[in-house]
Amino acid sequence: MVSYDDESCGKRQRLLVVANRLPVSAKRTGENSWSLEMSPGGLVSGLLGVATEFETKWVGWPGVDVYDVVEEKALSESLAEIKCIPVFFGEVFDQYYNGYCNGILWPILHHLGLPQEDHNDTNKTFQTQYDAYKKANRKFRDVIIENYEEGDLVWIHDYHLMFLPQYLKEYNKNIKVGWFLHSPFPSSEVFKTLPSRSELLRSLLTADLLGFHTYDFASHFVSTCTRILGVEGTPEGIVDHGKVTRVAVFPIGIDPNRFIKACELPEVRQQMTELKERFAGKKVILGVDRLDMIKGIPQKFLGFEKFLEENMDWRDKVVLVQIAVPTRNSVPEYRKVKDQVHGLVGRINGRFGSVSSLPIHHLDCSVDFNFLCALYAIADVMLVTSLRDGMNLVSYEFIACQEAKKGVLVLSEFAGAAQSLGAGAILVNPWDVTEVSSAIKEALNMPAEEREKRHRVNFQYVKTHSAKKWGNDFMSELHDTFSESDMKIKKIPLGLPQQDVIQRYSKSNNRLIILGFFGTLTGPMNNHNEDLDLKLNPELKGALKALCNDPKTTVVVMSRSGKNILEKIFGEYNIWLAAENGMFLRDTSGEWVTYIPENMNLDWVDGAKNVFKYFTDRTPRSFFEASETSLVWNYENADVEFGRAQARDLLQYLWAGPISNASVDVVRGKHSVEVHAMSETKGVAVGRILEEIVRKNSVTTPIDYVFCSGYFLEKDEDIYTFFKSEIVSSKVSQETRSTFSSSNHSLKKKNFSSNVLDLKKGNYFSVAIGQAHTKARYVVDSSHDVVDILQKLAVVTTAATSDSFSWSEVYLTRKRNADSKRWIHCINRRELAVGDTELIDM
Ligand SMILES: O=P(O)(O)OC[C@H]1O[C@H](O[C@H]2O[C@H](CO)[C@@H](O)[C@H](O)[C@H]2O)[C@H](O)[C@@H](O)[C@@H]1O
Ligand SMILES: O=c1ccn([C@@H]2O[C@H](COP(=O)(O)OP(=O)(O)O)[C@@H](O)[C@H]2O)c(=O)[nH]1
Repeated sequence: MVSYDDESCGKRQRLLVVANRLPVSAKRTGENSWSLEMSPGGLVSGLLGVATEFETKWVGWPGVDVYDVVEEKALSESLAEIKCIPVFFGEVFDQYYNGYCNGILWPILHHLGLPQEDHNDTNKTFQTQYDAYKKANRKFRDVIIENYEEGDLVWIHDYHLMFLPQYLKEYNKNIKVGWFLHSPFPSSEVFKTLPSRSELLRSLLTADLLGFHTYDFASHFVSTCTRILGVEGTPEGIVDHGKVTRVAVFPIGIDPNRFIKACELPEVRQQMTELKERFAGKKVILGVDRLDMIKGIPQKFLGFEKFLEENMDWRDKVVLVQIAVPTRNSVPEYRKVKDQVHGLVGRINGRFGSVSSLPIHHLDCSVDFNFLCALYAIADVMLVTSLRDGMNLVSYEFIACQEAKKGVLVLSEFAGAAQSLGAGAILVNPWDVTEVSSAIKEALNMPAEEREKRHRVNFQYVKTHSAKKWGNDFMSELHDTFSESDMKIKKIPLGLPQQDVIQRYSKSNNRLIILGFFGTLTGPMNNHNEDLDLKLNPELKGALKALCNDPKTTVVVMSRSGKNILEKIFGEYNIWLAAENGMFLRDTSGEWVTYIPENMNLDWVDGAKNVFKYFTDRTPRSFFEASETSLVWNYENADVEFGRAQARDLLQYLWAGPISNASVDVVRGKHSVEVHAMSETKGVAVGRILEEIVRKNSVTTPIDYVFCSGYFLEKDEDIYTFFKSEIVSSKVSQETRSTFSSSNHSLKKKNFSSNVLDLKKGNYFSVAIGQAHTKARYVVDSSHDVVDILQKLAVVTTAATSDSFSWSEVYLTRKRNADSKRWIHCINRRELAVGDTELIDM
């Protein structure tokens, strides 16, 4: 985790959290006096759990309209005490919040389509509401600017503030802006209907980081941008004219301890006792939702009605308690849904109730926190039937309160929470009344042992994926994104300076060559008739052998592939092999050493393997590799469009099943999906490997030359910066060096003193293959270029180590590359001497 402390002055990183709603809402208690209460809704609950690592201020609407300057001042002062800064909207509020936000954007985001435009009411046209929306976003901008200090991070929340990133960047392009969407993002087909679609998307793309709850929502967003704006969607995010907007997934959580502790309070225990007495002899099904059409309350009641119809024996043994928290009452659609819900409650209670008992207890109100916890704790079943929901924190809160009871969560598959809690819940399609009814029955009859098992899985998830983690993950990514984009602006990677690479190689005494395997040494695999077995590029064999046999050169192949594959291919070479990103290391003697952490959980592997096999069978020319701790599905040779679609489905299957609660890294490569037990990155592993090399080779002269190249995934690109910092760090004093970078990787690095690594002459070449954006210093177009340079290095090595070297061997392997042929031809003629490379015509 990144530390945000500025050590030099002891200050914490300042953070402005900007959301439509402040965590508290003001209630007028008298003239110029206010009481402040916690605002309802999951966004506020989530944000309350965000870490205290930051010096945080909140910017948002205080929940009341204030039209008088004196009143505004009084309220602002009360809010300032709790670090809240109000935004007052005046007359714009109705058209902004009820109109554009909740009448237009909310239904679109939840796949409900646009409402009918009312041209007779000029206040209700899309245009007037859109203008109000922009005006409200400008009001936010003004308040932020007033309170902004250089270096502040600005974290914007939700669909209310989609123009804010653009407005802030227009004011000052250096403001660090992240934006997170709490609701779902719809498919492009739905978003396309929005008249202002392009402007909204363009504004979002000015942010540095965009976050979503689930992979689905993020990928909908990317494909919407691709289709509507014609920008490029990459695994990193969206690329538009060279600017990268990072898009990533951050599933929100709750503060589980707040709920766990509340359930132990005497007053909550008392409320629990009273509730149990009140519902003695009955099972309690609980629903807690804002009274919003997306929450599927009517569908819930219809499912429950069907259950009562079909299960007579349960009629007087079960009760559904529904807390329907009032919300957005000024939006007509919300009033309609309220009427609909009331109609259904009347009908069902009329049909199945008696003088002494009613099947549905429906409350049109919010409840206080303690009572809510008591309800969660005594419920036997939690019923969530959202038609679409960003996350649904109510499901998390229920699980946190169920340590004693271990009740069952019945959860809509259309809630974001289904991705995270799907393993322990009974998932339902809320539109299928019969399925909801059956799920209720299954939940009520579920044996204790199974309830316990399901609860355990979900409880573990809720405990570990807290709101605090969510906040930290987002902030950490924002921080990194910004430093990366800083780097990108400052330095666009250059083409490889071959001559320099060779000259420096020839002049150094202890060289390290680190190479990726797939896509680096295998060569491009574009030929559809090619054998799919991974093979070493035949053009490399001679060169690699020469390099590996040079006592002044150590060659390491670092791959996500497993031991068996690497061994099969490189068994005959005098080479170091780091399989599964360094979890297995084989030195030149051929012995493997394992670095798998003892507590690594690999329970997910078998289930995931089945999913990989299923998709491999159904995607011609795709294949998958399984190793001890990881699985890689590759569709480079399949039809790319089909492969991509299959990859999306495969990920859904994985998230919904085998890996839903597992500690894994999921990496979506250009043509691959990889699942790895949470492990080190290549950048971290390389430190350890370096130590081993130094130990094993009893290094006496420092490594004075590093060449590192690969077709690496973004997260593994820290391997490039590992050595890069060594160059920088050799320029700074030892003391400064220990605080040089805050990342874990560099902390490991500081152990390497200059008698192990000595790259100060710039003898470090990090070379990415075919990546537009990379942390490497240099970029080459394809693995052919890597082959080419390795062959040239091999020539130098061979010339230096052998008197009777046959140039024709190397020459034969380089038939395809005209430049190289010319170069080798030239060597033949001139009888190259070591150190002579600068004279060669490249
Ligand atoms: O502020 P309101 O208009 O009263 O609405 C309350 C909040 O509703 C939405 O909440 C979403 O955020 C939750 C946390 O991420 C998520 O679990 C849930 O699925 C979403 O519906 C809305 O996005 C917030 O802005 C509102 O504050
Ligand atoms: O009377 C109530 C009942 C519930 N909640 C809270 O409202 C939030 C609902 O969040 P969720 O993510 O489930 O949905 P949202 O309402 O944000 O769409 C949860 O944190 C609940 O604890 C509340 O504030 N008052």
